[in-house]
Amino acid sequence: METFIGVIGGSGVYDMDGLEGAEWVSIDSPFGSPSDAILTGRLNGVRMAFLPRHGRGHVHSPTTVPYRANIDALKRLGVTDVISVSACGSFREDMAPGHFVIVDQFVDRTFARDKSFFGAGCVAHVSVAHPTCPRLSAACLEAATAAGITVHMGGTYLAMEGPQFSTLAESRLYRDVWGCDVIGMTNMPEAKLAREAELCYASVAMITDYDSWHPDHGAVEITAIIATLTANAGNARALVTRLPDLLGQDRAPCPHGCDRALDHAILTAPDKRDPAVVERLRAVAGRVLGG
Ligand SMILES: CSC[C@H]1O[C@H](OP(=O)(O)O)[C@H](O)[C@@H]1O
Ligand SMILES: Nc1ncnc2[nH]cnc12
Repeated sequence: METFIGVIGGSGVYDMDGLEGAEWVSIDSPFGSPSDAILTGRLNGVRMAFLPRHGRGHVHSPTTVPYRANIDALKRLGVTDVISVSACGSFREDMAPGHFVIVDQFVDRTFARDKSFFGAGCVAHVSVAHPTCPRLSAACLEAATAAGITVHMGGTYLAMEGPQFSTLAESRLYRDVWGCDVIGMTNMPEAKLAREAELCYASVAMITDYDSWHPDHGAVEITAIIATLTANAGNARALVTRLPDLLGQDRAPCPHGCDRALDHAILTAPDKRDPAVVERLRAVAGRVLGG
């Protein structure tokens, strides 16, 4: 199978340069319109797609990002591996602004988003015990290290609904009681949907601030976040552009089973499935739904 890398760019990351044959393509999804058109092309011979999560010009809030349409559109294009690049607050002194963290766990506190492709008419339950792909995450670590970025391997990301930042009490709860490492507003349900769509998913957190718990840093200020983001955009670019060589053009099946997540997940009996729902799931679950 051919590797096809999809990059979802978060706040401050709205474009990707250097793609050969670059073209913005609009993809229709039965789950609605994606955040924007998707930039496609090749980097060192490897197929790449770039989708700005909030849309060019930052038009979507964390709540209104069309997560299902975005993942469905990437799957429709043929993407095999998704890398999320996100701005995050830090709960750890040693994960300082400017550092990158390769996230490997999530606590999902979001509540106002569609969280599954499945539901009435076709019910499925996938495991997200290990929500990120170790193979893809290892490639991100190698790329970050080669680019000279200070990077931490592993970390738990608290996904909050937003758009307001946390209160001090919430920040302390997430840090001191729940033991989370970073905080953001967008990686859930994105990671869950990527798993349902049998896509490998890795999350690269760019630390922009210490949230509100840090006695020496006070409240989160969006201006400071933007300044840190701008200063680190080059690092994000350097990381992403190293991935094609690390992953290669020929893709072996995921050793962790991300690309087979639906093998035993669908519970609805074939004769009880709603044909309209099944049709909507054609890209996400066509491999197991057949037809
Ligand atoms: C710019 S601060 C808040 C905003 O930034 C992050 O977005 P993303 O994960 O897409 O980089 C965070 O989750 C909030 O949505
Ligand atoms: N402190 C923070 N909380 C939530 N999302 C963020 N994105 C960047 N910094 C953040």
